Amino acid sequence: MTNPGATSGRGQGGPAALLTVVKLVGERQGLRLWGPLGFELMPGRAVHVQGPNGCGKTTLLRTLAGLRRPALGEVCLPGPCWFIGHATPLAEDLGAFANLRLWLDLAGAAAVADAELHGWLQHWSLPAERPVRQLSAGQRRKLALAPLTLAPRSLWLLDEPFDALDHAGCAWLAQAAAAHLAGGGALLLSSHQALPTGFPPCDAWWLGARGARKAAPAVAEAA
Ligand SMILES: Nc1ncnc2c1ncn2[C@@H]1O[C@H](COP(=O)(O)OP(=O)(O)OP(=O)(O)O)[C@@H](O)[C@H]1O
Repeated sequence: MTNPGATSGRGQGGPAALLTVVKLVGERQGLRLWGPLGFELMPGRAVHVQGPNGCGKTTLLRTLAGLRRPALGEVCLPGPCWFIGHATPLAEDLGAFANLRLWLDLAGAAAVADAELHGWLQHWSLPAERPVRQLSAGQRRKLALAPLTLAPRSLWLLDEPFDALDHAGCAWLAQAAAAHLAGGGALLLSSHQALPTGFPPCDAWWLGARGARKAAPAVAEAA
């Protein structure tokens, strides 16, 4: 990584890419949103995808996570990733603990002890049993982000992860991201907001109809 325009052609022997994208094109209803994109995301690297409403950031992240078929091109994920969308589906009548337990079990992380889940909920003062439909937007966001550190995976795909998150939550995510990258992980996130203080440096990409390029200030794009 991180040339958003082309793959590197990296040879054997170096660290393996955690995400490889080849000639990827995203469309909605026959109209091109972005692409063709080609890049490799290497361990320790982070990308911040930016662009105006509707340019296709969510579509890109969902495509990278394998939740949406690309119009053209290929995505290669050598291992499982965490995709945390901005509209995280929760079992609304279940409590936070039951949601987390279910989520981790389905994701193959049944070995994570109940005590760790309770520890997480207590850390954020989240009620374990109350139906999650009664939680605030920020509480739901903290719940959605829990698997990142409870059951680590080497690639994080985060769609607007700072939405509704308070200062303490943003600081936690910054610290968790720094540790993740230092440990050889990688991440790609979308956000309209500036990254919070302490968040590790990211390559900034601007997503648009001609593909992706290093981000210019939003005002320059709009002009
Ligand atoms: N299920 C859908 N069916 C048809 N079109 C869709 C669907 N979901 C999104 N779109 C369209 O695809 C385009 C890209 O949407 P997407 O959600 O990927 O954009 P975004 O960059 O994430 O936007 P935002 O910044 O508002 O979150 C938009 O024009 C949107 O209207």
